[in-house]
Amino acid sequence: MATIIDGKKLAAEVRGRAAERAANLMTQGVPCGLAVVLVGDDQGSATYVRAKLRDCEECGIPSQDFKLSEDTTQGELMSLIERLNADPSIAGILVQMPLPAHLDAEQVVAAIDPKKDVDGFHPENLGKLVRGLPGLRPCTPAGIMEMLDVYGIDPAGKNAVIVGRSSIVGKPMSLMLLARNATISVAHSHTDPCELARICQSADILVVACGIPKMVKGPWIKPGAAVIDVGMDRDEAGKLCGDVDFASAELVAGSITPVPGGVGPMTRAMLMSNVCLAAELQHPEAAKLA
Ligand SMILES: Nc1nc(=O)c2c([nH]1)NC[C@@H]1CN(c3ccc(C(=O)N[C@@H](CCC(=O)O)C(=O)O)cc3)C=[N+]21
Repeated sequence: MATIIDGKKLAAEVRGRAAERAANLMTQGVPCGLAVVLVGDDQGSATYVRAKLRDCEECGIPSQDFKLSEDTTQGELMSLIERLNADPSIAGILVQMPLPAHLDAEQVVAAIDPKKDVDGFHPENLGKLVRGLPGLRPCTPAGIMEMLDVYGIDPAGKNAVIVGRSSIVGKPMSLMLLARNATISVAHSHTDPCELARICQSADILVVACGIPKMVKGPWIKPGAAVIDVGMDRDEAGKLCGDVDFASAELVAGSITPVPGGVGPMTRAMLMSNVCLAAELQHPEAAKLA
């Protein structure tokens, strides 16, 4: 039976470190505020945003919550971003995705000050990731790297397969595993479905972020592999589940993340770390003292 990678427990530890870091910064007069912007009234998004605001409270990170109506214009959203960029009390800006269809998310992300981009979605930060330079990294893949490290899973020389090529998970995940010397393969919606099982079976580290409930089954998994499930899906019964069929996968995998309690809590915890890093980037003199 696989070792269960306890994202909930690890996330609490990461939040603890972020709380200390934020306290240290604020002692030196460096503000660590997080602005969370939510446009529209999607219930799922509202739930995630509430969770993020709770995390801030636990870490002693001051948060400001901006709820904009569904019919917010691009101009209104862009002015809010500009105002938050200029506000010295705000260290980090998070615009909850997805945005309503009439808004241009690409333009919004590009407008965020790269030093305040706690999601790590800005082209400058993604460029730094490509170049292997330090910078703000997307929270989900950053949390996954942390889980691998804590559980002693070294990507160097291993075969890593990433299922999904989104800009927020699959692509940055591939680059982070590559930076740690894994051999990477990225499968996606155009991958020959007959080949998919075989590709997954080659993985020592398998990261699944495709949004299809329970797509990856036990027989797709190499015995002993580390299986990381990024899915946030609903099964036939409407119950929260991942992209991996946990029941059959845990019989084959060496280690595996559950849903809930795996990647999700770590994603939120890394956001807290990123707020501290953002504050430090804006106040390098304080970071040196820390
Ligand atoms: N700008 C932006 N940044 C994001 O990081 C971002 C986003 N937009 N839009 C949506 C996705 C999704 N996401 C999740 C984070 C944590 C959980 C999480 O904590 N899940 C819990 C369960 C939650 C539940 O019970 O519903 C768990 O896995 O244990 C889920 C989903 C962040 N996202």
